[in-house]
Amino acid sequence: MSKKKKEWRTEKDRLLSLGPEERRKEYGDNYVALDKIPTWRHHHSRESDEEEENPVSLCDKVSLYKGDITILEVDAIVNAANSSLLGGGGVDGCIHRAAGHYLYEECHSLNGCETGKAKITCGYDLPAKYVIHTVGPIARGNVGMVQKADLASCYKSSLKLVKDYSLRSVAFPCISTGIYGFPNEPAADIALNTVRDWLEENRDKIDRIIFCVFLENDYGIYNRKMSDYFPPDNEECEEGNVAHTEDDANKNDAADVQMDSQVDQDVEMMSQGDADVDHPDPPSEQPETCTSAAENPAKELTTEGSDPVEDEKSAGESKPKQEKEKPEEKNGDSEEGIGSAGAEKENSAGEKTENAPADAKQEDEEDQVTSMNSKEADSQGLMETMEVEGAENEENTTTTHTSKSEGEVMHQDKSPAETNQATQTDSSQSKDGPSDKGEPSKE
Ligand SMILES: NC(=O)c1ccc[n+]([C@H]2O[C@H](COP(=O)([O-])OP(=O)(O)OC[C@H]3O[C@@H](n4cnc5c(N)ncnc54)[C@H](O)[C@@H]3O)[C@@H](O)[C@H]2O)c1
Repeated sequence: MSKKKKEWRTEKDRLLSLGPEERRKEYGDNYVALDKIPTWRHHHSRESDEEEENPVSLCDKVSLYKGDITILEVDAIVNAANSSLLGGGGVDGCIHRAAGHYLYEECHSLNGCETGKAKITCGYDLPAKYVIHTVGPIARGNVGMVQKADLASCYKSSLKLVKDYSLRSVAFPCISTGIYGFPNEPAADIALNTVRDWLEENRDKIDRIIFCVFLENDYGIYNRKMSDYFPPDNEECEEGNVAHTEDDANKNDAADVQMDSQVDQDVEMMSQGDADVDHPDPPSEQPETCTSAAENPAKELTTEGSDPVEDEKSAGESKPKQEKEKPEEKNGDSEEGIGSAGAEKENSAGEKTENAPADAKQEDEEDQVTSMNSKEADSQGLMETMEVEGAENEENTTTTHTSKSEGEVMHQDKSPAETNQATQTDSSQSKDGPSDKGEPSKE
């Protein structure tokens, strides 16, 4: 076994054997503790959840959080990855940047992941114990049955790993709504609907599911929809959280009707040429790069910011560039030059620092990994371009068909180790199942 492989496995076993206080010594004070994130019941009141002795409703199990997912101190954060699992841009880039090179090493041993499936690794330098990597559908504005089913499958596959590993808290980003172009509103309906259905069957299996949004637009959408899926059931709830009286069945129907009509509206808009899916308008808000916990996580993210793809290119070097490239220098091809948006950290003196490696040797190593990362991700980006073009060509002759991946997820009934392996894209079985310290519960 090469030295490198031993290192990531050794590090993984070491980290997963630490208690909470010891773990905090590893990642310092740049984190947001779970008890600082209000449940949906208390979202507007900002009350602490201590008063809730026996959470009775699903609105005590979910939260809406706006900010950088890499600083959440939860059992697992979900990464919107690409099929190579070798990092890239957007939230994927932030997570890899913040977790450090061991994450890349472990991901490399997983041999990729199929759309709609999920695989789990250690969180390494993150406050989160684990990272669940899932690959969303490349929608580019076009949302058919397959894309909808694949997106739902991302949430189901991730939650299956949460259950298999007996994790008690998990945070989801807005999967596929960034560079993969899934319209934000239907994506939110699919996320909320899938999580609500899972919670109804597994409410005692988890303490908290956090919808972690990054954009102002997504915050507005989730803020508006959460109570439709997770209605607080006691009257004194915050004003604005309407208590629903119809039974779950009606609620499901209402939610499904709402989701379908919303998706139809979006598809209608697209087909009227309101959006050029090949060259979508630059998002009205540019996501900021990863923020630091020192800033108020609930603070509204400003909408101006750098272009994520430009940043990713520059961040592909060993240190993310701070200033945005001038427009005339921009290379419009989002599949090129993949790097990762730099995760800014705050040192104890409160100055923003980058993840500057501790010493030159580590810096060289990181640079090697980064350049390997960006080379592999570049080829991945190329593959993604082909995939997207393929998908777009196919679009003209698309006939709907049920999603294979969803079928597989529904019938997937493997042990966690097999599950983590079952989503391999090639025949070789991973030699690197979860380490025995991180062994999931056998149910
Ligand atoms: N190939 C590239 O050039 C490239 C560029 C950008 C992103 N990516 C990434 O995009 C692909 C997946 O697309 P996607 O739309 O599922 O993901 P995405 O493009 O990362 O967007 C998903 C959502 O995550 C949000 N987000 C970004 N950073 C953070 C953060 N630190 N914390 C919380 N949320 C955040 C983002 O605003 C969006 O709402 C993967 O290839 C991945 O590598 C690749």
